Amino acid sequence: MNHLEDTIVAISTPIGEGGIGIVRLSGKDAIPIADKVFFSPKGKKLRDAKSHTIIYGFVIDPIENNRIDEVIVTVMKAPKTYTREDVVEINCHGGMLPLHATMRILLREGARLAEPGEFTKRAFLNGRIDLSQAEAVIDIIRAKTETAERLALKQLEGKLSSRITDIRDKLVELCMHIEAYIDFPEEEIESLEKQDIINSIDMIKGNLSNIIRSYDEGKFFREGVSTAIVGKPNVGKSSLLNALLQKDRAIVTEIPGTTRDIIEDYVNIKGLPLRIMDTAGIRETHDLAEIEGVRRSLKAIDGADIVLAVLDASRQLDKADKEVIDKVKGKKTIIVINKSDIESPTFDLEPLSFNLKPCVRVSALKGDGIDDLKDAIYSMCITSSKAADAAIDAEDIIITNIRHRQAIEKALKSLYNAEDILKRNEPLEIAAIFIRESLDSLGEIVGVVTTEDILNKIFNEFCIGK
Ligand SMILES: Nc1nc2c(c(=O)[nH]1)N(C=O)[C@@H](CNc1ccc(C(=O)N[C@@H](CCC(=O)O)C(=O)O)cc1)CN2
Ligand SMILES: Nc1nc2c(ncn2[C@@H]2O[C@H](COP(=O)(O)OP(=O)(O)OP(=O)(O)O)[C@@H](O)[C@H]2O)c(=O)[nH]1
Ligand SMILES: [Mg+2]
Repeated sequence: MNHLEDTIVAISTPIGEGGIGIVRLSGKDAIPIADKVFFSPKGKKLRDAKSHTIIYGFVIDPIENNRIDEVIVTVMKAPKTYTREDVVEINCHGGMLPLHATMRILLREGARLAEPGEFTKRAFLNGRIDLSQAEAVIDIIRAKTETAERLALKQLEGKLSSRITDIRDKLVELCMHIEAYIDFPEEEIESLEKQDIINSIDMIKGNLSNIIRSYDEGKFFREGVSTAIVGKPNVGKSSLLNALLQKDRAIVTEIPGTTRDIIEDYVNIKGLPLRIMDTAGIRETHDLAEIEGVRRSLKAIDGADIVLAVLDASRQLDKADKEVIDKVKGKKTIIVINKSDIESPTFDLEPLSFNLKPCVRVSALKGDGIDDLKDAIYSMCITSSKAADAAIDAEDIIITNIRHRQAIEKALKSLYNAEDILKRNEPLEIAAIFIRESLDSLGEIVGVVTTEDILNKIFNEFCIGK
């Protein structure tokens, strides 16, 4: 499995109808295999083509001896290619038939079906990009907002890699410094010099802590902010979803208990991708489908990053509202007071005042207050003064991936240990071991230290053909 000697093939464009579809090959036999299925009316052969040129012709089935599709073929010779191997891209007409037929014949002629992410995995294994850059490729594909895409592109360009590499270089230097004293035991490390080392470690710790802190917000751009709209039946949750999406996504009726399943969609709030979920109204009920709906609503609250708890301003609060507010106690919550267009003059939040949370008045029906709500959501997620866009321009490092955060946390812990040893005048050898440990943890981010397990986890998330 997964041999670098294999020549791999996949359809790299989405399933379905499209203007053009691409079948991509990579590996040492990519060109000879493609040549077996390629026919040029001018008698050209792919193996004679100059690298990075395009040739017109037909895909043929060499056994049946018939034409499959009219194509143009890009030939890219190693090492200056996406995978650093020979790459051939066959640009077919974008229908499932020509693409599948082309692939089937290539498989028959000796190519192997690529695993998810295997082209990018090869780019990593062959040293064109490091692991954090490979991860950025899938982040670009999945990005839901422009800001998310810019963050991922920055990572693909190697901004995170070079920061991590800089820090690792400094640690190597420190380590060598310390180890010099181990190798020459007659030399005593001077306390002044020791203090220098401790100061350097402190500085690196500060750097790492800053990067870790950026994750709290960075993750929202990569993963989206999971947002649950909850409340008792008929307060206007589905209407609010539709107002935020500006489309008629969920069914709205005047009958309480309309929504049963969770309805999910994305909305872009100032570059922040919100994964927003409309849920069934929470109440006691004997209707089996509704009971299941309520169960899902409660589960959605659990899994959400933030909750929009909706109240109906046209009626007085009741026990059902209080129960809902009770259910969202430990969560980041915005109280949305809906139906502001028909707000009852006696509507009073007082019964909930013990549970102070930010409140926004809206009319989902008229669209009033929706922008205020968006602002409130944004500032609940992004608490730093610096917006992500500004941070990107300022060349700050923002991490978006939990794997990176965990690796940096491990590195930080090792540095605390190293510092501790130095401060307590314990053996320098041990301090050096801890610093080496932090080097390894940081190495996991860029992939200089890695395991088959880590790689599988990362690349299995990719799409086929990437
Ligand atoms: N048709 C097509 N479009 C595509 C891709 C592809 O593979 N094929 N890409 C796939 O994701 C993206 C572009 N990314 C790429 C990244 C590196 C190289 C590459 O050949 N790099 C070489 C040569 C660079 C150069 O000529 O300066 C290298 O780095 O050595 C190609 C595509 C998006 N569009
Ligand atoms: N006047 C007014 N009516 C609204 C507003 N928002 C919703 N409604 C009405 O309230 C009723 C219920 O709206 P829905 O959006 O279906 O309420 P829901 O909370 O999703 O209800 P369930 O799915 O049953 O839990 C509908 O008749 C809506 O037209 C509003 O801002 N103003
Ligand atoms: Mg509803």
